Amino acid sequence: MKSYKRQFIQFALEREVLRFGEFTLKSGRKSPYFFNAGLFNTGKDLALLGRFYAEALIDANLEYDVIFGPAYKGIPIVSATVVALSEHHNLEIPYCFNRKEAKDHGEGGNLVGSSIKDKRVMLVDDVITAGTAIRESMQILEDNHSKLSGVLISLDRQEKGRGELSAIQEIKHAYHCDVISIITLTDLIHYLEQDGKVDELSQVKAYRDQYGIK
Ligand SMILES: O=P(O)(O)OC[C@H]1O[C@H](OP(=O)(O)OP(=O)(O)O)[C@H](O)[C@@H]1O
Ligand SMILES: O=C(O)c1cc(=O)[nH]c(=O)[nH]1
Repeated sequence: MKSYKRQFIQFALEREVLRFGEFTLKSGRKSPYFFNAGLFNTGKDLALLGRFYAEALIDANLEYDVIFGPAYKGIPIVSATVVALSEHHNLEIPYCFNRKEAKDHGEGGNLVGSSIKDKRVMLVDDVITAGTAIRESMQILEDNHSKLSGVLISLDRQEKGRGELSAIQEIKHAYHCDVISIITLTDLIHYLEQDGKVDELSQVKAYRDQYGIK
């Protein structure tokens, strides 16, 4: 496993963003682990998170005009990412996020920040499980005639979406774009193996047997 992946897992465990237990997912699945990006909740955490995202974007070398972070957890992620791109990579990238409920006064609408109309859009979020959230975002992009350049997330849970493919594989096929992640479930399993975390490992593996992609 590459060292930045191990660093990211340690960072997430220290901040209790990554936890083991019993969690109900948006999809209704009961998972023995959960990634709650909302617990990257200090300036220092966000600055570091932004650097991980910015570096992953630079490595991926994709072309895009604007970065979009879906509400809610995508909002601090996109903010931290563009700050890190500016401060550490000298890149000034516009960003945008949505409101979950449209605003009917003032500037109105459901998008905040830069326009995504007719633009190539890079989407950032925390996790993709069954792909519901990302499909909601795709509707926003389609309404704005935007083209999805790629998706960057913290954790690819490598779970089946609506069929046998993972939600990420479905997105790649449907939108012809790259989906990249800082870590995957496979990385997490390697980490647990290397650190001898036997109980967590057996539960995570059992969950993978039930919902993981083959
Ligand atoms: O792939 P999915 O099955 O959709 O699950 C993953 C999504 O679920 C969570 O968001 P949620 O919609 O709970 O919103 P939040 O960002 O407001 O917490 C998470 O932040 C992902 O966006
Ligand atoms: O599938 C989800 O709802 C989900 C999984 C996860 O690990 N983290 C999260 O915020 N949501």
